[in-house]
Amino acid sequence: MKAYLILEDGHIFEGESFGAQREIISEFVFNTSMTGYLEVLSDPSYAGQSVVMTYPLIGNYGVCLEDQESSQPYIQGLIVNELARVGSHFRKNMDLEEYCIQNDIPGIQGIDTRYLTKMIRNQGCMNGMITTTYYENREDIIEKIKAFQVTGEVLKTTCQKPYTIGIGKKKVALYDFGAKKNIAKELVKRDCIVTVYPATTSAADILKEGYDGIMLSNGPGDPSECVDIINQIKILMKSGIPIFAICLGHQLMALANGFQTEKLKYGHHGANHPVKDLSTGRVYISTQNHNYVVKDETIDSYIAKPWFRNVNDQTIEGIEYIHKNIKTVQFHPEACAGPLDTSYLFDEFMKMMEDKNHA
Ligand SMILES: NC(=O)CC[C@H](N)C(=O)O
Repeated sequence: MKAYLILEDGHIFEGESFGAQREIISEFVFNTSMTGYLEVLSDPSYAGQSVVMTYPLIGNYGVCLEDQESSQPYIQGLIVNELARVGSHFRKNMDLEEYCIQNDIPGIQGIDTRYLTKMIRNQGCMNGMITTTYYENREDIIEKIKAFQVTGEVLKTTCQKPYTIGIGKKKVALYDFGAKKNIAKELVKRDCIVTVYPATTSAADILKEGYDGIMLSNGPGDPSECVDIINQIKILMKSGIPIFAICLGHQLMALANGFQTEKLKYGHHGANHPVKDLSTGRVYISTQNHNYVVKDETIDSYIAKPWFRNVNDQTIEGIEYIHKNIKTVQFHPEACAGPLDTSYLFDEFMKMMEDKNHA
């Protein structure tokens, strides 16, 4: 069946529908990972967004459900150049198309993803629609597409009640704003008992449990709309308990300290972003998925200092808080999918918990 991708600037692409035949409006971003499409589909930070995969053949190793980053995908739609109808892998549970049907994700293939990506790069991330209906008159549709906003997604993707996983020597609270599963897994691997808390939990409820450390997770949407969570983080950061934060968590910690965030033109979404540790000069390749970034000039040098920078565009990729046991990164040390270069940061968090006077 034919499907259409309509962008807010009026561009229309014709392709072939796969997965769910549902009409969606969302923000469109491109992802440059060559593999890891399941991890992209199941990363809750993509809630409200559709993803254009720049690698031209997607689905060739099928889907292994164990590798999902959340129990259900929140992504809006998937755009590929060519879908591999039959995937091949010894761990495969199903093909990508079946996964999209089961999870109600509309897909479109046969799109010139290179052209579309160049448009997003030039014009910035755009809203669009995926539909199987051909609309002759698109003026009203385009107004609807333009009006779409990614909002309120954290409360849809966070867990409903607290739960605990792992056994071990350190007790960690993971504040879940739409957390990828591999964050908790990395902690459990390092002998942590991890209690995952909904984003609506108060700081007091977390602090009364006497944790060795607190993790702030990734998550969808504009960080500046998470006003209630930012207020709770202001309390958590005064407790002296070591805190490590990833992506949305990193942005929320910055906002809790009075710094500002802004939207990038087309964000960083991929598994090949170089980041530089400013204290050693060493560059690591990282997995990234973010549209927003902490505004460099708003970081108060009495409170914090830049820790990592993106080598491509020099944007802030990590912040160290002075005389505090707080470190935050914009990229994903838990990888999934992507390189494990920065998984050592979880070891650093373990060290922070072992030596609480480390700061
Ligand atoms: N992966 C994330 O946590 C993304 C953070 C935020 N939603 C952004 O787009 O920048």
